[in-house]
Amino acid sequence: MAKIIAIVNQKGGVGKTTTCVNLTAALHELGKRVLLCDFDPQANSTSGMGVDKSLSQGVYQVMVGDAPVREAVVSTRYGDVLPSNKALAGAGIELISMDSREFLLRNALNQLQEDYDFIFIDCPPSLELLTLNALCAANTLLVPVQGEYFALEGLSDLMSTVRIVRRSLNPRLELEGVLLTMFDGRTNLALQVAEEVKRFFPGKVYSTVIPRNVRLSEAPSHGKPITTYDRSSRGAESYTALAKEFLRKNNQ
Ligand SMILES: Nc1ncnc2c1ncn2[C@@H]1O[C@H](COP(=O)(O)OP(=O)(O)OP(=O)(O)O)[C@@H](O)[C@H]1O
Repeated sequence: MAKIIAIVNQKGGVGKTTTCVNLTAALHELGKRVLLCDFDPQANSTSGMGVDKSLSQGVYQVMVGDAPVREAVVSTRYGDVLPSNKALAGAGIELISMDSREFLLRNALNQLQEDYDFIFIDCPPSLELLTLNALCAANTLLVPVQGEYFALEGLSDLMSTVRIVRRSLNPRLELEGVLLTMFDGRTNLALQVAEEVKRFFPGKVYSTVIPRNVRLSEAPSHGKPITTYDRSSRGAESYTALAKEFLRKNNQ
């Protein structure tokens, strides 16, 4: 049975997509069966895995019943991808009138449970219906937090949304871990933020931190994860270390 992990933080630009692509690829390299479900209408995870974001069958078409889920999944050298495409951009509004609108993603991914060890969902930067679908589909949440001012801003809102979802829609939802991203350990500010985040999420912050690394920001335009684009970079080393820590925490 796959464990489904939503990579979530409603704040934009904190490293959700970067983490989703590079953790998927690093776990795939370590021999795990991994699916990346791109649930962000920007479709940056899709292109970051080298998949065309204008494909006509993607997660949106699967959710509304226009495509069988296994037909929409694309296999790549870095792991499998359930792509996003621009149709997902209107989904937040269109899905409102549908029955079981919070469970459309869960119903789609449940069909793939036996095919993978881990399924990662790249969430959009909001707490609206798409993210709600991700929170209902997931077993756990991985929260990337950028090591900068206001890092904790919005995290109380995220955690209160999680409490509401647990009460009414997905009682088994747990916190997988919190990841410090774009971290510059030479600055007092970054160290201060790390302490604050650890106080806010005791025992849940990964000891691996992701440094700010220019190679990580270049890799997506080549459609490659960092371990392929530049395997000797600090970015590649840190995501491989994260994959190993993630597996240890999952007793694998
Ligand atoms: N560790 C890093 N070092 C350098 N650049 C990074 C790093 N992590 C992410 N970036 C860059 O920062 C930008 C935002 O990252 P990313 O797209 O992963 O964030 P996001 O949380 O998914 O954004 P959104 O909320 O818009 O979906 C991108 O240009 C990305 O390449």
